[in-house]
Amino acid sequence: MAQNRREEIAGFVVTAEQMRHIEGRVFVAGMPVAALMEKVAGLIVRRIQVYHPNHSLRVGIIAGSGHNGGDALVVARELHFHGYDVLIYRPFSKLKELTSQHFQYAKNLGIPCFDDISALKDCDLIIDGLFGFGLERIITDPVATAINQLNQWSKTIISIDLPSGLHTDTGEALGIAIRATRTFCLGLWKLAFLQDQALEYIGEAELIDFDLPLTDIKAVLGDQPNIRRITPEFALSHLPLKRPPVTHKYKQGHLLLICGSHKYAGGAILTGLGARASGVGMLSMAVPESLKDILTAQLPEALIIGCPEETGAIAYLPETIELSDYSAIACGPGLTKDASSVVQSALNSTIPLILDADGLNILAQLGTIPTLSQRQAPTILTPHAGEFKRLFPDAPDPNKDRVNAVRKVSQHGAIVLLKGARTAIADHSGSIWIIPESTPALARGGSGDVLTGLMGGLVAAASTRKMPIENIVASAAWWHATSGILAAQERTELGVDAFTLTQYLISVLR
Ligand SMILES: NC(=O)C1=CN([C@@H]2O[C@H](COP(=O)(O)OP(=O)(O)OC[C@H]3O[C@@H](n4cnc5c(N)ncnc54)[C@H](O)[C@@H]3O)[C@@H](O)[C@H]2O)[C@H](O)CC1
Ligand SMILES: [K+]
Repeated sequence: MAQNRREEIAGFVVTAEQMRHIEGRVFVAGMPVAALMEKVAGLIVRRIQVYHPNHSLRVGIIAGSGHNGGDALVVARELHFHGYDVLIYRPFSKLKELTSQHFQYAKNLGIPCFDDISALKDCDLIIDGLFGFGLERIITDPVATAINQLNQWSKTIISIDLPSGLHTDTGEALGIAIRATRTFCLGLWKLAFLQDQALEYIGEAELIDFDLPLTDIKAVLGDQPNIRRITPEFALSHLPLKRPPVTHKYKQGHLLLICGSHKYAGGAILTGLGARASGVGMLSMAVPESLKDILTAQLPEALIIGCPEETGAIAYLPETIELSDYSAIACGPGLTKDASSVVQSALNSTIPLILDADGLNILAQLGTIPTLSQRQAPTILTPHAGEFKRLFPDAPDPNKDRVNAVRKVSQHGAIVLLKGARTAIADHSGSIWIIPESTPALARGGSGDVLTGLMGGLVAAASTRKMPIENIVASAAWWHATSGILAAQERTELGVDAFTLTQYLISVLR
């Protein structure tokens, strides 16, 4: 039970409102709020003692007016009983009833309480129980100044549920927010943890499960929640790891890559190497004629098709290429903007198409939405924020609320993978997948080419296995990010050039 509950729980993502509804069901079912607070705070204390076992530490507790503050005050009491040297900073005079009772008891136990944060200046560790998912508006003075002061001290800070000041859903700092060293997210992952702009405040994030019943969670989120964090189990279950005993190269799909130009020969090679790692049965690559030899040398197993070229870019696809012969096409890396006719051909195909890089820029020039409406088969777009804005100028800013941005544009029929520190994927039904772990090491030229090849190979291989294509896209993105993380662990974040990344794709599966 424990393992698969943990996996299932880790896959959910909730808004503040959904969390309130889920917890509301628990209270209506009879669980006293005070009991839940006691249980949660007890779990928090256990984790604090794992990271900070030295009981002579001086711990500063910041207690807000709501139940986040209540959690923090119970933590204060328990750490005090365990012998830690505890101080409390309480900025608000008006407290919720339960929070107020915990404050009274802490005070009567003789724990020093202050209404000025400077009293915590010499603490070794700060516990942030100022705001949780109840934060509704911009933080104003005097609390804003106190938070600014706290951030200046650059102390070790553990935030309860969320770093105080972050909007639970968008991850935006409402005026100002605490920069936590570590954040214990309570019960279920909040949406903020998947928003790029929140990452600098969250620090190391971990989920504290306090046994919310799955029935209550699913009653509010539905059986197929529409935002999911990709867990390793989900991703691996969609990768073609087990080869059926009787298979042949065409059964494992045939991918056509359309990529490369005089200027970007390397992009074609990296895309090919990504496709190789996917295990796709057959790989064909349409590149400018003058790149044929270099590609053949790098990828002897691939069928390299030399195309007529103009100004170093592919001019058009030769008649010999019949697009319906392939199980998927991935088009874009290194094409340059001069290859619009070949992108147009790819868009006119009736098989799954992945567009990346210049393929996306050319789609934007052709007119994204009308062009997508003509597509006869699944289309996957893999933009970074800049390409996203060119493709969908009227969509919400992808750097502000990426989940909302990617959901909005998925109504145009394509599966959209928005790259970033936390890659977000939306399918045309508005379901969202988030890759929760990644590494800055991947923010380098060429790493996107590898993803395109890898994803193309997986989509081609899956087309013979009737799997939802958006699950394949999410698994490919997870595989790519996880390989980057492994490579960064072994070679530091500076050591993950795109070629190296291709060498880690297989080792991650091992
Ligand atoms: N649902 C539960 O009972 C449990 C919640 N847990 C913890 O409690 C918080 C959520 O508690 P809640 O009281 O709803 O909200 P907060 O503690 O985040 O309190 C915010 C508090 O402050 C007021 N407020 C909102 N914005 C501002 C602002 N900009 N300036 C000043 N004051 C503001 C608002 O009125 C609220 O009263 C959750 O995160 C958990 O930590 C328990 O863990 C389980 C039970
Ligand atoms: K907090």
